[in-house]
Amino acid sequence: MAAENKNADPGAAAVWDRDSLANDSFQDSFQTRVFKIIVIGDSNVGKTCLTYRFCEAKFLKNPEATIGVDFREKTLELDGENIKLQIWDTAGQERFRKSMVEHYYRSVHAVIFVYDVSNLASFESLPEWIEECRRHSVPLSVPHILVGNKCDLGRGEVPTSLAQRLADSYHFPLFETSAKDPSEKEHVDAIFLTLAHKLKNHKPLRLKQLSGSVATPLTCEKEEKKYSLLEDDDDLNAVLCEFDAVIEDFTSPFEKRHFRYDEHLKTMKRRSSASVSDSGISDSDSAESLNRNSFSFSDERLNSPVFMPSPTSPSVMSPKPKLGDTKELEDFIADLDKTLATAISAPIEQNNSSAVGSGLTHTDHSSRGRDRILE
Ligand SMILES: Nc1nc2c(ncn2[C@@H]2O[C@H](COP(=O)(O)OP(=O)(O)OP(=O)(O)O)[C@@H](O)[C@H]2O)c(=O)[nH]1
Repeated sequence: MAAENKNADPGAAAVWDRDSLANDSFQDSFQTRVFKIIVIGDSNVGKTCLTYRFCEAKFLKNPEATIGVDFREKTLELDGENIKLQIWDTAGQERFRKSMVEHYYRSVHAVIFVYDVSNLASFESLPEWIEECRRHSVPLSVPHILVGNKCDLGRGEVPTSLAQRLADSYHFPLFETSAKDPSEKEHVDAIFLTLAHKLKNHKPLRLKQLSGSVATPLTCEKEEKKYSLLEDDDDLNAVLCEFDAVIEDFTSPFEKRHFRYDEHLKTMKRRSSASVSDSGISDSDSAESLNRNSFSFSDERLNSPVFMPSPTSPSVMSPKPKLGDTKELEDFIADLDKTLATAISAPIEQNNSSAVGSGLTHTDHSSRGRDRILE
């Protein structure tokens, strides 16, 4: 069914967009935001068929049980912006999940819980799936939706009213559909498009999302009231926004950068002391999150006007920054200033030939293909 890629590192998913620089144009890569959506639920509920229906516009006949995870991607243009949905179709069978589970939930931007409307047990399992999400620290503020699949078989086992009650109790939107019924194709598309629209209105996610509890809220009003995550994490969010802004700028094409790093640093300093201690995220978690995204400031130097490391350059391996560690950013900016000063006299060709991404953790995922990860 899918190409096997035993060496693939699913944790590297968050850097695909940058890795794809090798294949795509500079501009396109940075203009497409990538969102990771996981699809979870019992085995046999139709997770693979639903994602296939959306990505390939067909019903997949005779799907095999998913082992580990299947990836599919679909790029949409919404209001003139490219949004890439990276859909992780996860295995429902416990024996095919094993240690993959950690990877499923890492840096996730949205979660789709699927049950089978003709199978009550699959519906009754939902609280366990939701609990698993919680255990893996998926922020409540990322969009979660419930999808009842196989409506073509009738809703005898799980009436809409029952499903709606559960959905309401979690404040998740509910969709009922069928991956099989061709007349439901547009409905399946609409489910993913709804998510895409919500995700699109996010600020760029990278670090914020990786931190595990400070994603921009995409929830309905009720949900925000219930959890008010953002209010609690406001300072932390502000700090991460500054990180985000610096990185965003530093990863844009040279001529488009604004280089206002000092301003970001000042705001960060103002907010960071209040935020990190209250965040509930330990430094080590945060540092790990940063590592997960394979981001380091040293990597970013690859994009600097004059820094051209060899693939084995030790600086590519230099220490990762920790959340809220303004000293890291300070050093980085000081370093950057020096680099920029040098750049003024550097030949312009060097600016254009910087090997962005070449030192990043690289996995040979095809952004067009579909890889299956096996343990
Ligand atoms: N009638 C009907 N059958 C469906 C529908 N969607 C999927 N199926 C069937 O349900 C079975 C399981 O589908 P999958 O998509 O492989 O289920 P899954 O949830 O991905 O299963 P795992 O990979 O084991 O987790 C297959 O026989 C599909 O043909 C649907 O909308 N209607």
